[in-house]
Amino acid sequence: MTHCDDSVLIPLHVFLVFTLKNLWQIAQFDDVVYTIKIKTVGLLKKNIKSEEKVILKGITGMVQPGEMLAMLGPSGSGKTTLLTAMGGRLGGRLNGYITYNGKPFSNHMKRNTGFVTQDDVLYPHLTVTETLVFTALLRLPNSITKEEKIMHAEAVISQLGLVKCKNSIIGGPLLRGVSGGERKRVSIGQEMLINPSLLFLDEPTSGLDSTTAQRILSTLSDLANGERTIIMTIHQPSSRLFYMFHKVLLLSEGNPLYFGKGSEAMEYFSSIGYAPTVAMNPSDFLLDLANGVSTDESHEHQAMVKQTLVSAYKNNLADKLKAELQEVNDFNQIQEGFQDKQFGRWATTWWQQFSVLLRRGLKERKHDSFSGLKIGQVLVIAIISGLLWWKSKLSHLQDQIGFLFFVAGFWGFFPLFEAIFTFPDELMMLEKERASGMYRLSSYFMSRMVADLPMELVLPTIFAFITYFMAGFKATAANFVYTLIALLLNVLVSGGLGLALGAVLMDLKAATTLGSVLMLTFLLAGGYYVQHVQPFISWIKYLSISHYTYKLLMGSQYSPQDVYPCATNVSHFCSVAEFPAIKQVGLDGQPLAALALVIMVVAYRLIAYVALMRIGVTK
Ligand SMILES: Nc1ncnc2c1ncn2[C@@H]1O[C@H](COP(=O)(O)OP(=O)(O)OP(=O)(O)O)[C@@H](O)[C@H]1O
Repeated sequence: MTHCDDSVLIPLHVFLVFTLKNLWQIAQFDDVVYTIKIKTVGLLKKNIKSEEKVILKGITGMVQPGEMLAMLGPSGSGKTTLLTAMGGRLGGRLNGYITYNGKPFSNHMKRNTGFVTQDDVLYPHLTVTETLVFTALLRLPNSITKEEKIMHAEAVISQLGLVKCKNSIIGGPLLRGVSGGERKRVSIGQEMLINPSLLFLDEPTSGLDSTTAQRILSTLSDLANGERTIIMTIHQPSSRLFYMFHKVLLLSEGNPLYFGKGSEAMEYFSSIGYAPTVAMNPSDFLLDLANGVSTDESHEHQAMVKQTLVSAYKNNLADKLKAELQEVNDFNQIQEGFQDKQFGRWATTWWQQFSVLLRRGLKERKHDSFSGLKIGQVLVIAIISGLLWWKSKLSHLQDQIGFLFFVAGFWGFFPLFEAIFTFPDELMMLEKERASGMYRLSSYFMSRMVADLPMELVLPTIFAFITYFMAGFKATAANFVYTLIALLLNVLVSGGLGLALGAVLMDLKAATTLGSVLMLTFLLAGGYYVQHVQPFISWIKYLSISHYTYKLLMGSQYSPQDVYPCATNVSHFCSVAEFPAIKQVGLDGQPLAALALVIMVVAYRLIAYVALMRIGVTK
């Protein structure tokens, strides 16, 4: 395990030099109700019913700039749901109002809002520094220089006590890297970098020792004191941590039980008859109450305790809170126009995003792209097929055609299955980064296409160099280049199909299954296996990648006037174009076949792009 240094501390204001004026946010949530439809399945799967479940049952509250709000409650009480709703990331039926300075969450706010999810979504092969520097380069505005952005990243590393592991890789399930707590701090650092005016954190201290948790909360408290608004869910804070929060919201099964100052919570519950009998950590006491557990033996059983507390909230707190909200709303109306849209949609230009994403992508995936296993696999297949077809002769035309069709098939399946993983593997990262308005989809998409291109093209080229001459095909530069172009087009189209399937389905199992069905269909319809196809199904070849590739590969070797020795008597020659397997597909229409493949190269990628547009969109 890598241990990080906690000793280097730089006060927050030293690096948050680009604090922007008038970016404070008053967060208000008024009577928030969230309902979902769930399917209940009976034991015998006969009674599948769809029913409504109310997750949030009228939550009201307000957080001012400079304040930290903690949402407390037992597991399943709705904390994450409320946080997600407030962060503008929740789809479905949400009633009530969630506003910032009186306005709903907007796309413009994305860039100025930080959201730390419960699970850390980070690239496993990047180091701590690389992770934060790339984020800084993408998220910080161009009003500061590249060097300053890097300095900000370094300062956040110090602030979060990550100096000693700054050059360690993040790691993942199968790759040992920094510890879970350090990973959490990197996720928090990514959001702190932008000095957001609104910061949401889902259980930022879970899994951390209390000293580290305290350090993180102090850092966040510093941030709040700089007029930022911080909202977090937290599981069971120690009393030290509890008193760091300015406001506390206690939830129980989606009901609010308390909203107000943390320091006044115990007083409130005492006033309605629920006081701890022994000195207790306030959060333990509040969680007991939210679970219906009262220390006073005279109290009713759990359901009754909860019910009493819900009613007490309605009678004592609800109206007071509404009045407070109204007061602030009136103030907001006076201030209308004061908070203009200071932020453009993006922090950086298209090219900056493209080049940072390209560098980051190449770094993160170099192990995968240049994997010895993958290169070895292609080399072995190339050499084996080269040996099997060693110096094949024109008189063995069937063998030569078989080889061409094998090439079309192998270089259809291989890139297809490589590309299918691209977007499902990136889904979580894409959701996280797009939801925070980090970059345009087009710059991300292009960076992925370009980053993958070298390996996508190099491997089939090596394959062609090895097998072409071993198998004794026409040894002229023109013939070889023709073959290579056909092969590379095949690779690009099949890769595009993989990208589209992955992006549309976002499910590896479904995408690989459908991918193999489609590719097999394309191979069967390619014209090699079956030559007498009924008219009602013969159109299928026009959709087949293998058909066009096979046609082009044959065109690269044979022309209509070519002849081959077609009998044991070598002086007897037949026309190549009349050979049944060639005649069926035909040597004509070469430019059209190439055009069809070029259209597919673009079309499949367009489908993938459109499918990705739904990811990370603010609902
Ligand atoms: N899409 C959904 N489908 C089914 N149930 C859901 C869905 N979203 C939320 N829930 C349910 O809503 C309730 C609240 O969930 P939420 O994740 O907000 O709780 P939580 O308080 O954050 O819990 P934890 O502390 O365990 O993270 C849970 O009972 C959960 O099962």
